[in-house]
Amino acid sequence: MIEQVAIIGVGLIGSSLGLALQDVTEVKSVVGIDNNSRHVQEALDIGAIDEEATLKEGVQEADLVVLAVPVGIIKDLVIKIAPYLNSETIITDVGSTKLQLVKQLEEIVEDNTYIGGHPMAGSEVSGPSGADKYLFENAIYALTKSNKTDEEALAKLKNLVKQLGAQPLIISPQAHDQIVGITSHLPHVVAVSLMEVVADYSKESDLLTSLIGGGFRDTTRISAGDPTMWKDIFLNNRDQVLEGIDAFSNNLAELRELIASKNEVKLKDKLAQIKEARTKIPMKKKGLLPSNYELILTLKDKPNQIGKVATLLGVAKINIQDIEVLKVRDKGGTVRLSFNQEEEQEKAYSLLKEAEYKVIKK
Ligand SMILES: NC(=O)c1ccc[n+]([C@@H]2O[C@H](COP(=O)([O-])OP(=O)(O)OC[C@H]3O[C@@H](n4cnc5c(N)ncnc54)[C@H](O)[C@@H]3O)[C@@H](O)[C@H]2O)c1
Ligand SMILES: O=C(O)C(=O)C[C@]1(C(=O)O)C=C[C@@H](O)C=C1
Repeated sequence: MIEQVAIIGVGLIGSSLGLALQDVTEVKSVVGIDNNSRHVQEALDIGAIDEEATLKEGVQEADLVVLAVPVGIIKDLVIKIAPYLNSETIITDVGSTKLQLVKQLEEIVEDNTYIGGHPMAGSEVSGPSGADKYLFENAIYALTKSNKTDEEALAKLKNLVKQLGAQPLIISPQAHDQIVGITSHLPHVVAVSLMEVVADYSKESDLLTSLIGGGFRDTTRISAGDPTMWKDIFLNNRDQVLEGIDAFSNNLAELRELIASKNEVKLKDKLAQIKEARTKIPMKKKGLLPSNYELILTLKDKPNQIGKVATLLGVAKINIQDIEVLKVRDKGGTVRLSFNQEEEQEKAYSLLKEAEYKVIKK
């Protein structure tokens, strides 16, 4: 049984985990350790942890120790806590890369069980202020398996992950890093690079920011992520990230060539192929893509417009899973509504159309 949990690093992921653990019946207490006292206080205030602890106290009593700090400092912290661990304690982390960590940590904590973890859910916000109790709901949660993995500990952790509402995915550290190198780390590289190009152009023209639209927002949101966290991820999964950048650069060069040579047929073919590939990616799993069933709604610039929509759908017992105001223009607003189920999306669409809202399905 996992009754006592110690979370080292009560930032976005650590505090989200702490909040979610409050609803897991077998867990009786969650203590938090962080070198940022403001974060500790915030985590206490939002109820993500029951109490603060020192590294020594926290891990001595714990059945499970979760490291939720940037990847680059996990190893040193595990070296620090190793002398205090009791032999039954399971150690895990939530770091975004796995291969190097699993190799290093399995050696450091020989007498204990280390299982690498990575919830495929997060955001560009850091610290406990961005914590979300439901962050892991339906998210894929990778747990690593190597030839040293203790099956009993893995089963315990898998069970806990399920109780968080997430979907455990048992995977080798190698396969994990190869995949997220392409699905998570490369998109971040691209977003950063794109953002830099736009930022450079915006120095030359004030008008640039007036003409910025949804495409920019969709493709660059993640570039606002924490620099330390992403520096560590890129360096820890260096080979995969470099491979991704090379593939991306080649692809970009091909696209450039089709545009430069005005090759209408091939350009359109390529765009059609990519459109099809994008449509085929399953959107339902949070871990794969965070959008579920969505409607994009344009509202007038008047008070209580969102309230009216929420009431209309609420009366019809349609649960809005998420609302996001897309900052596309100053006056009026475009709002993205997400639903968990297709039927809810359909029903909401019909109701909003009937009420003469400007609405499109995504
Ligand atoms: N943000 C995401 O989208 C996301 C998603 C999945 C996994 N991850 C991984 O989760 C981990 C944490 O990311 P986050 O987004 O929660 O970052 P965060 O910056 O919000 O939180 C990190 C916390 O660790 C604390 N910390 C730093 N050094 C410390 C030390 N030496 N001792 C104790 N505490 C220390 C910080 O004060 C902070 O509270 C990273 O390894 C990241 O790769 C992040
Ligand atoms: O949605 C986001 O903000 C994220 O970038 C989260 C995201 C990702 O999906 O790539 C980023 C890194 C983490 O390791 C896991 C999740």
